[in-house]
Amino acid sequence: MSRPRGRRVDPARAAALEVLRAVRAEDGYTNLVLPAVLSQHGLTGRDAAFVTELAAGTVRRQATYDAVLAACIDRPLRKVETAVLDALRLGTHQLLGMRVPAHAAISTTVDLVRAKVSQGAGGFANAVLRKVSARDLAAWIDEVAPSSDADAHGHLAVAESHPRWVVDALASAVGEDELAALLAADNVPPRVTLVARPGRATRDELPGTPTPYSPYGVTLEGGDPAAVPAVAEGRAGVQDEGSQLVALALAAAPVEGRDERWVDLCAGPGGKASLLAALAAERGAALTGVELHHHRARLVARAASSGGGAGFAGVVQADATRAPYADASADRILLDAPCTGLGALRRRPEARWRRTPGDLAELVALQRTLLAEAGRVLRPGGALLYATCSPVLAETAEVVTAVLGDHPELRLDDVRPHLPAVPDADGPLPGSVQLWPHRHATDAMFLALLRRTS
Ligand SMILES: C[S@@+](CC[C@H](N)C(=O)[O-])C[C@H]1O[C@@H](n2cnc3c(N)ncnc32)[C@H](O)[C@@H]1O
Repeated sequence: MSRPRGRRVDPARAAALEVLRAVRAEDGYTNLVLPAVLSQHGLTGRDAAFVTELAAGTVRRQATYDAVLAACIDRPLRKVETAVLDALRLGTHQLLGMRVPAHAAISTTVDLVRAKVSQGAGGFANAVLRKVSARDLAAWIDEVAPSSDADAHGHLAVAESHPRWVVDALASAVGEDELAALLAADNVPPRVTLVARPGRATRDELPGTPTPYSPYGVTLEGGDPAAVPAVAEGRAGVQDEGSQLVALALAAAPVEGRDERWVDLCAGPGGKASLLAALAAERGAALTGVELHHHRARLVARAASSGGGAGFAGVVQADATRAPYADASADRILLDAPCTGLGALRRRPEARWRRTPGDLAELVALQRTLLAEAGRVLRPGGALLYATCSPVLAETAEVVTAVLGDHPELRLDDVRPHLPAVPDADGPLPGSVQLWPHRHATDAMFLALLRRTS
């Protein structure tokens, strides 16, 4: 295929290529880089939606596409110039994952490579993408993935584009029968869910469909959530239904006696703290948000002030492994611990490629220290909710079991009665809850309720 020099590059593809570069080379987050690049290129509406699918879908499906590209290129992918490889991944996503006609997917990628890299690289891209276009996605997966019979997890790692260690870890949590459904759900970007903060907004004033489990949520069909007046005024916010349920479960758990001092020990950026504070305000209690990192503590403070401050006692920048509270001083505690986030892969396209088994080991040590410290601050008769947006057993059941083993004054309680509307959510420990994207259309939040006996 020969192309005239200087042919116009499609702005949507150029924008998507910029997003891939920033995510790869600058450790950017797809969801943060995208709005900036879209606005630089003046792309809105359908064009913006196309770039979003192009970039986020390519990042998400990278393992599948790299396996296909490796079969079409006669040298290792690491020897392909990175800008060319990014463009080839974009072209492959258009060919195998979007309904872009082959001639358009190939010619626009070739133009992009010629404009951004070199004429010669354009010829290479053309030859590779012609090979990619010879099969559809299912046929390519048959060709390049290990067979399911010989290596079930290896097959899913390629077919559903997850790192092998993540497939193994998720399999231990969800079981083999539902593993493929879970991994497939991770590849579907979720609809935006809003929360109407109680006492400040009602969900009747929000657009969208009521969520099935949280009485405060709605799911939007599309559109910009920031354009919803209650969101712009801080009376409502964007929040996954699973996160809403975490806050609601803690608020619903009965406590004996005083119920005034609520603490969120890992509060940034403040989503659950905002919902908890609204619930606290309704019953004369107040929540303090604790957060280690300055910029995240500021986000919590901003969330508190945009809601008028009701229900917030304050925001403290501190290390919750040495929480600035006396023993047995808090009535309700949320410990929404830093975790791998492997339960929220739907909304973070690059997260699965960034996490390592080494991160998991570090996080587990931190989670255990934080939970033991939360147990120290909890008063007998109060309620402590441990939550993660990861279903990985090392971060959920194993952390709770280890801390209970070291602290006989703590015991596990049943959190399920406080989430009565949620079916099929039994967690890995008696009385714990595990939500799932493929079952509940939420992030895979884990919840365990702890009590202190003395
Ligand atoms: C899972 S996020 C919390 C999300 C938050 N609950 C929400 O709904 O918006 C965990 C938070 O813990 C913070 N964190 C990490 N280590 C901490 C520590 N030692 N003390 C306090 N906060 C910490 C992280 O910066 C992060 O903001």
